[in-house]
Amino acid sequence: MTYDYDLIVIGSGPAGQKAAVQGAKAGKKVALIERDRVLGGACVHRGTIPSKTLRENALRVKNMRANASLSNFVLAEDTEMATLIDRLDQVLAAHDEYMRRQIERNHIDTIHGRAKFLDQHQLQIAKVRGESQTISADNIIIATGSFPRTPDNIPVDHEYLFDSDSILSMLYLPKSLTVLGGGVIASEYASIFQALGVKVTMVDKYPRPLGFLDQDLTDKFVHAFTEMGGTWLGEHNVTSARFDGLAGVITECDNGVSVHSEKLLCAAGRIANVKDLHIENAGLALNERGLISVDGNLRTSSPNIYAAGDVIGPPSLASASMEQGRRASCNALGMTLGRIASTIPSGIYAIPELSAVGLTEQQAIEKHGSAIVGRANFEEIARGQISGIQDGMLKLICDPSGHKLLGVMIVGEGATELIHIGQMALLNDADADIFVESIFNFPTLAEAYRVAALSVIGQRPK
Ligand SMILES: Cc1cc2nc3c(=O)[nH]c(=O)nc-3n(C[C@H](O)[C@H](O)[C@H](O)COP(=O)(O)OP(=O)(O)OC[C@H]3O[C@@H](n4cnc5c(N)ncnc54)[C@H](O)[C@@H]3O)c2cc1C
Ligand SMILES: NC(=O)c1ccc[n+]([C@@H]2O[C@H](COP(=O)([O-])OP(=O)(O)OC[C@H]3O[C@@H](n4cnc5c(N)ncnc54)[C@H](O)[C@@H]3O)[C@@H](O)[C@H]2O)c1
Repeated sequence: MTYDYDLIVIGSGPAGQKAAVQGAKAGKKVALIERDRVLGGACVHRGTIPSKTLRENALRVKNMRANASLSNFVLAEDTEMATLIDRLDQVLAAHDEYMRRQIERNHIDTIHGRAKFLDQHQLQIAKVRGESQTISADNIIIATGSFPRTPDNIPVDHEYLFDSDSILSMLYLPKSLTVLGGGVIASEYASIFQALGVKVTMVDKYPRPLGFLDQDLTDKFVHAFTEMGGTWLGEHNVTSARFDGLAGVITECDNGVSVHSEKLLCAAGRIANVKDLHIENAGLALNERGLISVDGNLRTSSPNIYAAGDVIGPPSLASASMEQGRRASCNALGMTLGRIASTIPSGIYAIPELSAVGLTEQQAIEKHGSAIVGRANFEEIARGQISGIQDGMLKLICDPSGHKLLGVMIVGEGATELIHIGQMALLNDADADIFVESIFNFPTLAEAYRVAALSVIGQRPK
C-alpha cells in the first residue's frame, strides 16, 4: 500500500510542530494540518506566550509602584488592554516567522483545514473555502491540544464572563475581576491582574490554590497575593455566575457568599480537542477522562496512530508537549530514543513565580517516613537584597539521612530558571553536598542552593 505521506501530524501547537520537524529531519515526507490561519496552537496564540507577555508588563507596573518615590508612577484609569500587551504583536510575529521558516526549511507540507479521520490511514481536510481534500499516511500523530472547560452554570459570553482564550480580548483593564478556579491558569492571571491594580477575588472549591505544590510555596503565593490586595476564597464552590444586567457579574457560592465584580474569568480546567476528528473511524475511543489513551511510546490502540500534548492529558504543558511530539515521531518512524527523564519541573508564572521539581516535603515524608528540609529566604541572599526580592524562598527536600536530594521547591522571581540547577542535581542522583562543594557566581539567587544545602548538612543525624 502506498500513501501520500510517511507521516501526517494534526495540529501545529508545541506537540505537533516538534513532531513534524522531527519526522522531516529523519528524511520522511511529512504533512502538518492546522485548522487555524496561523501556526503555533494555544501555546502561541491563546496561552503561554500572550499570558507571559502581559505578565512582563504587570511586573514592570508592580516594580514602578514599588519605586514610586523615584518614578511617581500611577497607572491611568481605563488603561486599554492593548497597551498592556503592546509587545505581543512583535513577539507573535517573530515566533510566527521562526516557525514558518523552520517548516519551509524542512520541506514540511502545511495544509490549513480541519482534519477528520476516514479510516486508520486516511484523513479528510475541510478547508476554509469549503473545498475538501483527502490525504493518507503510513503514520498519523494526533496533536490537537485542548480548549477551556466551561461549566454549564457559567455562561461565558466573552463580554463580561471570559475564559482563558478570550480574557486578553477585554478592551479595558477592569476595576475588579472574579477568577473562578485555583489552578495554574487562575493563579497566573489572578496575580497578574492584581499586580496591575485590579481588585481580584479568586474562588475555588479546594482549600488552597495550586494544591499539587508544596504547601510552603502555596502559603507564600496566597500571602503575596493578599498583600497586593487580592482575596482568596478557598472551599467556596461556585454554583452560578451571571451578568447582573447593568455593568457587572454576580458570582454565587453554595455557602451563600456572593461576589460582585466588573468581569469574571472562568479557569475551570481544559478539555481535549477531539470533537471534529471522528476518531471512531480510525478505531479509537476516548477514555473515561475524555482523553486519548496512549502507551509508554505514545502509541494509541490503533498501531499506526500516535498522540501527544494536551490531547493525552497531564502534565498538559507546552514544555512536555514538545518532547512528547518529538518522541511520538521517533517512535512512529522506528527510531531509537534515550530514556525520558521522569522529573518534569513545573513552572508557574504567577507573581511571584513558583517552580518545583521532584518530591514535595509531604510526598517525601509519605515515601521515606521523614525528610530533612533546608530553606533559604531570598531576603537573606545578597542578590535578593540588591533586587528587592522579599518573598522568595528555596527549599531543598532530602532523605531522612540528609544526603540524597529528593526535591527542590522555589518561590520568587527567577524560580522558573533557578529550578533547572536542582533538576540537574536530581537527574544525577546528587547529594545536597554538591551545592556546597561547587562555587556559584556571586551575587546570584543561585546562592540560595548553597545556603539551603548548608542547613540540610547541619541537620544530619549525628
Ligand atoms: C493561559 C495559558 C497559559 C499557559 N502557560 C503555560 C506555560 O507558561 N508553560 C507551559 O509549559 N505551558 C503553558 N500552558 C499550556 C500549553 O499552552 C499547552 O500545554 C500546549 O499548548 C499544548 O500543546 P499542544 O500541541 O498539545 O496543543 P495546542 O497548543 O492546543 O495546539 C493544538 C493545535 O491543533 C489544532 N487543531 C485542533 N483540532 C484540529 C483539527 N481537527 N484539524 C486541524 N487542526 C486542529 C488547533 O487549532 C491548535 O492549533 C498554558 C496554557 C494556557 C491556556
Ligand atoms: N505555567 C504553566 O505551566 C501553565 C500555565 C497555564 C496553564 N497550564 C496548563 O493548563 C491546564 C489547565 O489549567 P486550569 O487552571 O484551567 O485547570 P485546573 O484543572 O488546574 O484548575 C481548575 C480549578 O477550577 C476549580 N473549579 C472548577 N469548577 C469550580 C467551581 N464550580 N467552583 C469552584 N472551583 C471550581 C477546580 O477546583 C480547580 O482547582 C493545567 O493543567 C496546566 O498544566 C500550565
